[in-house]
Amino acid sequence: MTLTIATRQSPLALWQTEFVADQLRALHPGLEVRLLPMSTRGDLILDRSLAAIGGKGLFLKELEEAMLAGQADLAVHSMKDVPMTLPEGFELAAILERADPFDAWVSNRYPRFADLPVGAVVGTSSLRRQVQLRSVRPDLVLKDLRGNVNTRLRKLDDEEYDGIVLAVAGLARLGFDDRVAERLTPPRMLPAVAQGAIGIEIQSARADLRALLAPLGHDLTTRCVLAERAMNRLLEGNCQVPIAGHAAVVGDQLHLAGLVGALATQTVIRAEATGALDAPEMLGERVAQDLLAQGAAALLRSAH
Ligand SMILES: NCc1[nH]cc(CCC(=O)O)c1CC(=O)O
Repeated sequence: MTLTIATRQSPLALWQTEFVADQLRALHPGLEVRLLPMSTRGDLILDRSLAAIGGKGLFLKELEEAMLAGQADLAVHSMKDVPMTLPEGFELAAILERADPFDAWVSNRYPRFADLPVGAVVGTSSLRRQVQLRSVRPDLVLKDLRGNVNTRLRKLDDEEYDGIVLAVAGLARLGFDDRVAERLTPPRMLPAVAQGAIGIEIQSARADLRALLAPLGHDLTTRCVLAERAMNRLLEGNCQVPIAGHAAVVGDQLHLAGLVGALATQTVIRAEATGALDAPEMLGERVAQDLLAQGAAALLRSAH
């Protein structure tokens, strides 16, 4: 049997897909696994914000079309880039054990974020990162920075940034651990929902693949990611606003911290809660309700 995995073509996406392919080969000797690298609209349009071009789904669409056309059996994604609701007929078959979920401070000039001088220039196009950077350091000058991880590191080296912010997981996977000057952990920086987790998407009709992929899934990561995504789903009335969230297992419970921000008004709303491991989505919805009660809805509307 041959399995074809659709993937984006960025070095990070290819690394993650090879990682999944290797595990499948080890798990199922005799299984032939090959990659189908593709460009997505999300990769091609680099001059506009994701919100402006239609959201995270644009990183998945071409891969889903390949599955529908029978050219691929599964698709591997950074869970962070997966929309909160998948198109009809698709589902997540497995979420792998999460790597480091936090962001990294990367700089050739200032090894410590706290040592940045007034008015320092920091590169990131992520509204989530921008709003949190501004919240701790209103003086910083935020400069646009798009492209894949390798491109962003090259821009840091070539252009006038005092530093940039990237996910630790992406850097580590590509062998750039040494570029992590400092980990930016909460409450200073809450990561994107599902950051650091890799997910496998299939067509719901391919029940034959579920059992084959199930051993790659990681139970506690899945619970954390479900909690984070349930929070985001309830908050996201169709719009792209700065939302951050991180769930972790504490003792025999699940703890979730969430945040919604608005760049224009420099507002940040936070909430956290602890709940049963067995009801991650309820916990996510509880934190979302708390954020909404604190005014997140009005804040999300004002972001349009
Ligand atoms: N938006 C791009 C993206 N999607 C996933 C990661 C990092 C890897 C991960 O979170 O698993 C990155 C790069 C970054 O934000 O630095």
